[in-house]
Amino acid sequence: MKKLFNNIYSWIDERVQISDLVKFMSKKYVPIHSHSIWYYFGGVSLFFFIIQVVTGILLTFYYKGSSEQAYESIKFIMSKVEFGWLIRSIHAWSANLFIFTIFIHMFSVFFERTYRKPRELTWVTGVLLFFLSLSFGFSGYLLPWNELAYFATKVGTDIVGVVPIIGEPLKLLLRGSEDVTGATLSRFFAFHVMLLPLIFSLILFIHLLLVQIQGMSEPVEEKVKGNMPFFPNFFLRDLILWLLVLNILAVLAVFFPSELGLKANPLAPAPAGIKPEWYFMFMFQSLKFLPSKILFIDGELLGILLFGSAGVLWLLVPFWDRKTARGQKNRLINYIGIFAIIFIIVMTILGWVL
Ligand code: HEM
Ligand code: HEM
Repeated sequence: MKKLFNNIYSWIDERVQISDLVKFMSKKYVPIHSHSIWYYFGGVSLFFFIIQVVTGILLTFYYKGSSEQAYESIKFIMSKVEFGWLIRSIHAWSANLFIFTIFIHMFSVFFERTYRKPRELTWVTGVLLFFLSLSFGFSGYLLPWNELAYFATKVGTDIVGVVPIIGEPLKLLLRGSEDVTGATLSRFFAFHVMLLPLIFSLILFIHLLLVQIQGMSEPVEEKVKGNMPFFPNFFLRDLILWLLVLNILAVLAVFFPSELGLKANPLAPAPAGIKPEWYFMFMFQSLKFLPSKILFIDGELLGILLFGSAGVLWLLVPFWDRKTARGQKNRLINYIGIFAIIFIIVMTILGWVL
């Protein structure tokens, strides 16, 4: 058996030199220090994305992206397709865990100031991946074509329409018609399974390539105790963690399976208590708190402009944090990070309890 394996390995190696890749990976080192734990979260995000691709493709075998058939096709997946309910439940739970781990990965690299030279582009591609992940969540949410999804999409796309000049055309582009209709579902389906995976994979490739070329960053304020080879030591630790999160995912998916609810009925009045996914809640709740007019400007519009500007500033952190770039301590970064986390948590909780 071992001989056969060695022969296959040599056959492939003579043609594509995989031993060079193994040599390259074994020359890579991961710094050891008291914050090393944060190096694992990018890998966990990657793992959840792989699960999304695999379960997503399996769902497309039976899912039908039209308003007449979408709800029924999911009912079929859940009741007739062998393990269909499980695949759907894993896809929905893994989507939540994926976004949750990206939040952790993003804030940890922010507090560690990993975005400083030469990793500015790693940060920028990361923030783009974050926005794309939210778009994955938003577009996926409509696909079951149930009551909750329908009205949440209506409210979400209405918010886009508030922005002057570009708002209305953008809303029309997303919806494919004046209202949320079957045309919106077809579009969201195309975004979710074609456009977003394509753009996301391209940017993820650049993100991971940059991490490979530049290696892992060392902390600013702490001495590194030593190094661990990436392959196999760090890689095997990554695998153990993946196994652990796979177990968490399995328990959640089996014991709290996804529900389907009632089929969307565009003519029915919006049911009470329409709520977006938890990762949009902090923005949704903040907009609800704003008065309808602040001085001469519409309150909701002001909120959207503030969130939009915060998003642009977040994307450009490496370019305005000049102090860190010069190698000085910048406490403002800690304050901004802590404020953002508290704001997100408090607004999310208020969104659920109010
Ligand atoms: C799906 C999304 C993402 C995936 C799959 C991903 C994957 C990874 C992986 C595997 C690493 C190397 C290990 C680690 O440091 O954790 C990494 C590093 C990094 N990521 Fe991400 N990432 C994602 C999103 C983000 C986001 C949202 C940001 C920031 C806004 C970001 C910024 C960075 C930075 C700056 C590094 C370098 C860390 C260092 O050298 O210490 N990534 N990413
Ligand atoms: C290539 C990748 C992907 C494919 C082919 C895919 C495919 C699908 C399909 C066919 C559905 C409809 C079935 C259903 O609603 O249960 C769906 C739903 C969904 N997808 Fe994806 N997906 C992919 C990636 C992602 C990613 C990265 C996310 C991350 C946020 C995501 C989040 C969702 C959500 C939240 C739903 C609704 C789940 C529910 O029914 O409650 N998907 N996806």
